Amino acid sequence: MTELLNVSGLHVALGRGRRRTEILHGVDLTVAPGEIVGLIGETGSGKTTLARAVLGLSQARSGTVTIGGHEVGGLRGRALRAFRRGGAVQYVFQDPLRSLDPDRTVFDTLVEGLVVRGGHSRAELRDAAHEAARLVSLPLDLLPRHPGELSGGQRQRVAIARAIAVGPRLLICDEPVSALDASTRITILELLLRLRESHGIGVLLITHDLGSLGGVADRIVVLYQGQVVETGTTRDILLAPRHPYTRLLVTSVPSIRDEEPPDPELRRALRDEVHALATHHSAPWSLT
Ligand SMILES: Nc1ncnc2c1ncn2[C@@H]1O[C@H](COP(=O)(O)OP(=O)(O)OP(=O)(O)O)[C@@H](O)[C@H]1O
Repeated sequence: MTELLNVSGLHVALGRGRRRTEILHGVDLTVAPGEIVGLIGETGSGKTTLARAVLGLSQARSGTVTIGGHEVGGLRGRALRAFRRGGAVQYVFQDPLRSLDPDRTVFDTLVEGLVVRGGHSRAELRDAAHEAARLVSLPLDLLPRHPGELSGGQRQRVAIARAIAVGPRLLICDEPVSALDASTRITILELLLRLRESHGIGVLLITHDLGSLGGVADRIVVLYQGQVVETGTTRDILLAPRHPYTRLLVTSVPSIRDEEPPDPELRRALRDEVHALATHHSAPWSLT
């Protein structure tokens, strides 16, 4: 299948002067059209840095990022602005309260991408807002409200609908459900599944909660200290993890069927193994 997103050998360094540190060490990752890829990694592993590089916001030291075959890593100035205005990649944040303008109604939020592009009549904007709301099962009577008057789940629906309204090919969702309660989480994840079916959108689903990827992601990419240490189908990663870090993650996923809590001895042994591998960083220790 032709890749939608192709990240190849990506090295990214952040910080200035002597504090400049390499955060991503040769990351490879692909997302095909209509595919949901989970990107999992602990805090500070480089997930957001990777997402920013895909959006053209972090410059690569080396390596490439292509979307639909077009290189985005080297875009600057006007070309970068045109790429971002084009809307091929949209970003959905963990906390929609911070990403949604509190003074903007839901209606205005849903059509803001179209307004920026210009050339749409009032009737076209109304139809687009209704279509976007319908797509995410948002009642139309919420359109005149402001984000502060919505529930967390409704706000996340607005954020996703706003992203979809500009016709993206790739949606990057950064911890989209971690601030939500369990049942709302499920409805938002089901929404992503529906959107990839109906629109063929590729989704990069960033999380540090492996449990939320089961039943949603087609594949999982495991990031540890800026390196991809394992990639596989969701089933393989959950049922037969190979890398010690992935095995540690899997033993941390609570299951309602578990009668016994995770074995502390096993977790300690895996943690020791991960630390031993990490301290020999130059050794080829990834299992991709
Ligand atoms: N502007 C910056 N300058 C220097 N270092 C940075 C900068 N931004 C992030 N970092 C460092 O890069 C590393 C990766 O950060 P990043 O935000 O990508 O991690 P993450 O996996 O998204 O973490 P989290 O799950 O907590 O959001 C961290 O060690 C962080 O301190």
